[in-house]
Amino acid sequence: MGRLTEAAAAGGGASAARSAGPPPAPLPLSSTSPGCAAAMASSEEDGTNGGASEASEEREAVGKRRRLGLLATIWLTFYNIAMTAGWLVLAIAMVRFYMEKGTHKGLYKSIQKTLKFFQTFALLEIVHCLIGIVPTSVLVAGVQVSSRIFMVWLVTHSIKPIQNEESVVLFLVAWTVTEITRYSFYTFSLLDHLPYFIKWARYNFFIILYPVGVAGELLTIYAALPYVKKTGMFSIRLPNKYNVSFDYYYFLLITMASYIPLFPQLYFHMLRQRRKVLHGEVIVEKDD
Ligand SMILES: CCCCCCCCCCCCC/C=C/C(=O)SCCNC(=O)CCNC(=O)[C@H](O)C(C)(C)COP(=O)(O)OP(=O)(O)OC[C@H]1O[C@@H](n2cnc3c(N)ncnc32)[C@H](O)[C@@H]1OP(=O)(O)O
Repeated sequence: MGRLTEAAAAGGGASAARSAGPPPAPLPLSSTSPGCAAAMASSEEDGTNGGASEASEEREAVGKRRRLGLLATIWLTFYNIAMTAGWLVLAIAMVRFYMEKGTHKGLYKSIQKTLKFFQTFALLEIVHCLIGIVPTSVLVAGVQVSSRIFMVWLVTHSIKPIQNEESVVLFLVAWTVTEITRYSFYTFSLLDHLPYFIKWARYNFFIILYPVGVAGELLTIYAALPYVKKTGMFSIRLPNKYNVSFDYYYFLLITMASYIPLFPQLYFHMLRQRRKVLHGEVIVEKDD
């Protein structure tokens, strides 16, 4: 598989390497931080100190590890609860809208503020990977989050005539169900009380919801093409003083084409995660 898989494998390897080190502090996320790993490595490699100072340094390192672990755990618990609540609010708003109006027309407009807020907040997921408090591959999280941000801000928000397309409902429903499941999975995992049905839902719903969401996104971009071509929005035409040109219409076409190599990689990544988590399979990634 291509670069995404390699990166995911690298993430898994890093995580495995971390867990192969000395026993982690008894906090769910303490072993996932590179900061922790660095602290462990330095206290092991530095053989110049005497017994007493070595012991106190070791205690200090354990304390630091625990503090970092505790802070990360508190932050992630707060983040996941907030995100679960946000997507639940969105789900309730969508159901209520449909029950009251009996149509999807106007749905996007009525929920857009909440959607924009919580989907933009999800940029923190990339930060979580970068600072090492979660072991997800930066590349996998980056593609996932940036494609959502792109859909929210540069497509649906910016191109008003497409907001009432059925395809918008398609990806909104797929995203909402996925995120309620995913964030509640993380929350309960952190609290060490993960009900099996949430774990099952996290690693089964995506089989249908991922293609549904992607279909909704692609159909929405497709619906936007005539408007973008007609208005020339976000495009820069020559001649101009910087001698630069950019055509948003072609950018959208290229983005649609990029789903062809990228989406299967995300999907197969999730299928591998599913085998690992639900069936306990040890996945050995090939170096190619
Ligand atoms: C500029 C334009 C760019 C355009 C690009 C276009 C190309 C795009 C192509 C692809 C488009 C995709 C669009 C997406 C559409 C949809 O979402 S449709 C709806 C269906 N979607 C899904 O089902 C999404 C599935 N994806 C995911 O679940 C994840 O987002 C993931 C990023 C793919 C990562 O999954 P996975 O590798 O399983 O890792 P994690 O779940 O993150 O878990 C790894 C470990 O990390 C822990 N962890 C992660 N986050 C947290 C957290 N917030 N809090 C606590 N813990 C966390 C997690 O518990 C795991 O821990 P361990 O069990 O200890 O390993």
